[in-house]
Amino acid sequence: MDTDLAARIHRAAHLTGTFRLRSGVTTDEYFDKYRFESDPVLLRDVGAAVAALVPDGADALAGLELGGVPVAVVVAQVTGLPALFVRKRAKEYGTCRLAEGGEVAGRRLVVVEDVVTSGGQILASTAELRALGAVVDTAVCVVDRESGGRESLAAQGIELRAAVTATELRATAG
Ligand SMILES: O=P(O)(O)OC[C@H]1O[C@H](OP(=O)(O)OP(=O)(O)O)[C@H](O)[C@@H]1O
Ligand SMILES: O=C(O)c1cc(=O)[nH]c(=O)[nH]1
Repeated sequence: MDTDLAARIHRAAHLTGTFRLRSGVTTDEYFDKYRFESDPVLLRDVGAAVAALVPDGADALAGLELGGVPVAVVVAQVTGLPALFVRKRAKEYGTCRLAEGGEVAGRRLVVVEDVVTSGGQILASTAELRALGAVVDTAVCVVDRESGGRESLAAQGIELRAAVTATELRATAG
């Protein structure tokens, strides 16, 4: 873990207040990924840290709408792997695709996510990608909130690799 990068992420993105999370849980702490994704220098460094987690043998990245997409784009730039952009729901017109940018069937995809809490979004998207014929066994993310996501993903055969944990981010605040 890069302590300086963790401090920069914490400074940019750590919010306090009352927040309802995707999982339905209410918390007093939030990591606003858009705050580190909208800073071009920080996003590049975050992307480089996530790129270092991508396993050998991947055919493509699968960035999850919305916050996973900017990270996936930078990881694609660093690794040279193509990126797919995975919607929460397939479009209902035009190409009607769930995953934009390329084929899914028969490819080994690495899921790219911003923040992981329960792992619910990765589980849902992975199930859809697998149903379309993808092989998915690894997900990479910027922040692991250490709220059961790693365990839930492991139970479905997905290894979670995170650039930083919430504990590491909090530690930078002193
Ligand atoms: O691990 P989980 O419990 O699933 O929670 C984490 C998910 O929730 C947030 O997404 P959000 O729904 O806010 O979507 P966005 O990226 O479209 O803003 C976050 O970006 C992850 O996708
Ligand atoms: O679980 C979530 O919904 C969530 C947590 C968090 O810290 N940041 C975020 O963007 N989403």
